[in-house]
Amino acid sequence: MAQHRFHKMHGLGNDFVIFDARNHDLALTGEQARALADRHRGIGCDQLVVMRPSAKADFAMQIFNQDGGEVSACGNATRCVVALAGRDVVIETGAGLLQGQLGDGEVSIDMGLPGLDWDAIPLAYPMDTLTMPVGWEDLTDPAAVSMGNPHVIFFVPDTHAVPLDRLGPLIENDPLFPERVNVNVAHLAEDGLHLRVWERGAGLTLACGTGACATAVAAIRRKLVTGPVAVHLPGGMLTIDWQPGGSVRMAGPATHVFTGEIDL
Ligand SMILES: N[C@@H](CCC[C@H](N)C(=O)O)C(=O)O
Repeated sequence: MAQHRFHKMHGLGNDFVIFDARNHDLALTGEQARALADRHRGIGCDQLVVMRPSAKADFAMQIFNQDGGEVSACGNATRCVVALAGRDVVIETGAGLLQGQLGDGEVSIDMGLPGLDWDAIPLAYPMDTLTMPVGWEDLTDPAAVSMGNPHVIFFVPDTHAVPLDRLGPLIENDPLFPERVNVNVAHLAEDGLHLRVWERGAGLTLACGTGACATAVAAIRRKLVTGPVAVHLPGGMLTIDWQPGGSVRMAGPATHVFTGEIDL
């Protein structure tokens, strides 16, 4: 056992335990990540992140969901690791190399190209990802977008009227999504898009950066909005920009809460 420093951070209330292992070894299993993320028996967080050395970028980022599953992308945590690095950086992720820039009170990230083909999401069988001929109770005709992780997006009259705590897990685990899915419900208002997210492996969160990117891409593809667009989540607001054919840009805050130490 050795003592390891960690940072508790959040992006709009989507919270993380972040280990900076750029200069030392830290082996972490999914089971350990699940125990550390547990809000009753561990430190508590939506995602656990390890910053590691990289041969291709300034550093690499390993991401675990609260359930201990390893995933490729987390938009809010990406802003947090850029803030921790304290300068503009390139980050190696399971979703490719992402560029992060420190701005005035916020961090912006080039999140790369969205995946729009059915097998990029992935879905279990071919279909149009812009208007999918499927539904779960009142949630129908969604769009699907990959931001390196799978998202399904439902445009609804009022996000607050959707029982996402009940329908979220049902849709997350539907066989249509062989790698499970993050479930987004959004409505359009005068000040932009309003979004609630049921995250794969973490449940309802106060914000999801990749969810905001995927939802903005789906809304722009459907010509509901043009970029840049404000995306309002329960924890606050992100600005997302995308022009068809290009990469997605996300800008928003990254907040440091405290630094601690734990035996691992
Ligand atoms: N909170 C994240 C997304 C984290 C991963 C997601 N739950 C998945 O399983 O793909 C974000 O800010 O993007």
